[in-house]
Amino acid sequence: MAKFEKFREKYPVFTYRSYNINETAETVEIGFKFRIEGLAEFRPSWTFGKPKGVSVKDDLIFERLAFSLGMAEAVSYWKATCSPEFRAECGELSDDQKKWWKKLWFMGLGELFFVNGISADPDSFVNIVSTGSYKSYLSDRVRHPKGCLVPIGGGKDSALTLETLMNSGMDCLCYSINKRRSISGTVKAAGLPENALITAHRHFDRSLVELNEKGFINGHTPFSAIVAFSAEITAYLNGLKYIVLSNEASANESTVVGQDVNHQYSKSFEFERDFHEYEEKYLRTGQYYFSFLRPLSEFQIAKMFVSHKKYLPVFRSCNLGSKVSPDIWCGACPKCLFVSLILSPFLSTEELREVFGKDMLNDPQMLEYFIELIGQSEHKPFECVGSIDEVNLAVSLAIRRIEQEGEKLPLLFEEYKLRGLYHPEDIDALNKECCGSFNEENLLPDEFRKILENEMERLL
Ligand SMILES: CC(=O)N[C@H]1[C@@H](OP(=O)(O)OP(=O)(O)OC[C@H]2O[C@@H](n3ccc(=O)[nH]c3=O)[C@H](O)[C@@H]2O)O[C@H](CO)[C@@H](O)[C@@H]1O[C@H](C)C(=O)N[C@@H](C)C(=O)N[C@@H](CCC(=O)O)C(=O)O
Ligand SMILES: Nc1ncnc2c1ncn2[C@@H]1O[C@H](COP(=O)(O)OP(=O)(O)OP(=O)(O)O)[C@@H](O)[C@H]1O
Repeated sequence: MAKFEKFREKYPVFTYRSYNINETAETVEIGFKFRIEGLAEFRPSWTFGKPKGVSVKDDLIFERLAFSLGMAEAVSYWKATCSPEFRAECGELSDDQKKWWKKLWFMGLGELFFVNGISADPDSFVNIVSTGSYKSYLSDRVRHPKGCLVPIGGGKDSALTLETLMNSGMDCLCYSINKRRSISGTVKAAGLPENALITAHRHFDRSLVELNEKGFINGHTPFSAIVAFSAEITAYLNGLKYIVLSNEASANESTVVGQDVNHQYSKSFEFERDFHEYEEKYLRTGQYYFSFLRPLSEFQIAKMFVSHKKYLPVFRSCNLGSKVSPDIWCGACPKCLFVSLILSPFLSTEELREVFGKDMLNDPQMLEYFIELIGQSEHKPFECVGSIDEVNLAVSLAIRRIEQEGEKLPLLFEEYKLRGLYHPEDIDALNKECCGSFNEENLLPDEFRKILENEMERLL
């Protein structure tokens, strides 16, 4: 019997037992208890800083936020056995909410199901049952939050958002889950003081890693949903209205050609719209979650980003490299290669080498990822990379520039030409189309849209 069926039969129930809120003068800690009945108990927690004088005692909105963050966390532990019943004992969920969570988990675990060869059914993969009291019922308290919270990932996208909003005079505070050098470096490079970065500490229960080692089900989880719910809490504690993400239109593209399996599902517009609706209907914070860069592609972002040279030494987009301290470009993963390719029309070979510490475009080990990134394979790498079309455009522009400068093409670009993929006659039209595109599937409020349009006109 396959793992999925075997574990579901042996461990039929997962329980979200409780969330506990503990306050000190400066912090709010939320502790969760999850249990796979008959197998393991997990106790992850979060610590949020809070401004002086703020209290969440008897605050029903905060209760809902805490419970919801627990729902977003729980899926990481649930996935170990994919138990057919998920029992929420500490909060009430309407049918509509259950549907919402099922959709996030099903879509957000699309890669996990695909990679593990699991054919899960969207209706029956889990049955969410809530047996909790109405601790998290809705209140009609009206709030008037102000200002922006900009979650920073350490990479180019959030750096561009922060820089653009700051330059247009927006009041911004930054948000980070755990500390990372590239994140504090980005905030500093933007000219903000240290206390403009609010860091929440996420304490993941490592006993899950022991289960992974024993062969329980593991794989990608929708991390950006954790960013969304935890940023919602940070904005709430600090009285901020806008939660300004930096997810781009390219994140909407499926990772597997012809199938709805997207590594970046919780960075997609579909999730953004769903989350925004959940915020309005069920969190009722008066806050507004949206992505500032949603109208843009990674190509446009890269072109705009390079005009802010001060971020080049500090930014890091590499997920693997983010696990070492201080964070690095690992220089060997698909995301490092993708960033190198998308920047290649705009930075010289020397500048690229300075950013990444190596010349990935001449590395034969990168050939397989390159072939995936240019769409000559069944699927793109399971990583946060841009669309196939924009990678092809970036490569073609870089080849043209290098050839015009009379330099030798790097190995990967030679391969591109050998495969007959280089069509110089199409480049200008494709470039114009890409630079001028503005994806209308977005939730930008008018004042943010104007800022973005002005900046596009200036830099693209
Ligand atoms: C895996 C993950 O999400 N990691 C984020 C986590 O890092 P942490 O150090 O706590 O755990 P890891 O050592 O990475 O994982 C060890 C095992 O634990 C399980 N696990 C961990 C986290 C989690 O949320 N769920 C899990 O099940 C799993 O079994 C692992 O094998 O927190 C950090 C913040 O403090 C994040 O920065 C870590 O994110 C990684 C950089 C990362 O690679 N994240 C990928 C999910 C990723 O692709 N990120 C995308 C976002 C795409 C999305 O939203 O789906 C991106 O960077 O754009
Ligand atoms: N550790 C984190 N803390 C807070 N927000 C985060 C964190 N990691 C990611 N984010 C948010 O999620 C968004 C998507 O992450 P992602 O890594 O794609 O973007 P990035 O780091 O800004 O740029 P890049 O695509 O170059 O890596 C970020 O722009 C940021 O808003």
